[in-house]
Amino acid sequence: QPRQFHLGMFEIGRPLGKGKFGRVYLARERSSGFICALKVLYKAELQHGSGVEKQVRREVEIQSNLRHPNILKMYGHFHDSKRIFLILEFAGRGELYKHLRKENRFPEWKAAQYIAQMASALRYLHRKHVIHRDIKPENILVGIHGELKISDFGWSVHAPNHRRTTLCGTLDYLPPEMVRPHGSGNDNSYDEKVDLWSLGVLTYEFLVGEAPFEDTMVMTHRRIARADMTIPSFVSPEARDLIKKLLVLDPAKRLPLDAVQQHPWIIKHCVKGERATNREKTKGGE
Ligand SMILES: CC[C@@H](NC(=O)c1cc2[nH]nc(NC(=O)c3ccc(N4CCN(C)CC4)cc3)c2s1)c1ccccc1
Repeated sequence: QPRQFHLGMFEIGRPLGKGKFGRVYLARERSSGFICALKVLYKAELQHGSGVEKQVRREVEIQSNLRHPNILKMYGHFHDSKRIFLILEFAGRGELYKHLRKENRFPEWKAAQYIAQMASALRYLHRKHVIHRDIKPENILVGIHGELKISDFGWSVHAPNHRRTTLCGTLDYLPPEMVRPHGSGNDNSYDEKVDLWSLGVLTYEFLVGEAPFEDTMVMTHRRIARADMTIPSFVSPEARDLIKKLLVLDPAKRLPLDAVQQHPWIIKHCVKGERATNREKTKGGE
């Protein structure tokens, strides 16, 4: 059923945001009135051979076949002489990192619900042997009902993987096995467990308002390689326990996703209907 799309089918609305390679616009498909987000990438900017156009191809191939409430849908794609267009789900409340910056940090009940949604999305991805590799607030959007949507699969790959393209952008979310230099006693290949580390970094950043290894470039490398972080005393013992079980140097020893979803901190804030949890939220005044 993959239909042929072309630019004339869409009315283009306001710009929604921009990434490193292109911009995204609100758009409406004329015949159906369907609202979506149209991501426009300029071929000239995806300079040949830099591996970026390979990333876009991978993003399309991977994201088009995913169906999960916490993963941004890609409905189709097309291109003209100068541009590539990705037809994406519209996430009505925008970019999560802007909410995080505005609120400084999230209350524990909200952070726990977000992490539960991320764990559910990652379990779905890992069952399909897809590693996202770039889980961070900047790549997460918020749907109209407040649900999280993982977006930007430019860095996702099929597991297991040996990284070739050089990393750029923040190191904060990278696990030790990806920041260690080539050939230092490891073949620097890695698997889905890199996303468990990033989930731990995300949990920390939701609760503390900054990443656990945030520092100068050199110090961030060193602190990641040693899992050297301090968790502030205002973080609850249950949340602290989960963070420490995810930010583990040895990938094999990181808490698996099903155990994350069963963790006391997640259960406490995510089991529906119990008066206790709701009272706790209102008591917290959030
Ligand atoms: C994550 C970056 C990535 N973005 C996407 O793919 C994106 C895909 C996609 N779908 N829906 C979006 N929604 C928004 O961007 C948005 C922003 C602000 C909104 N407002 C709601 C009301 N509020 C009061 C003010 C804010 C609502 C929706 C985005 S971004 C990207 C990567 C490369 C090039 C362009 C974009």
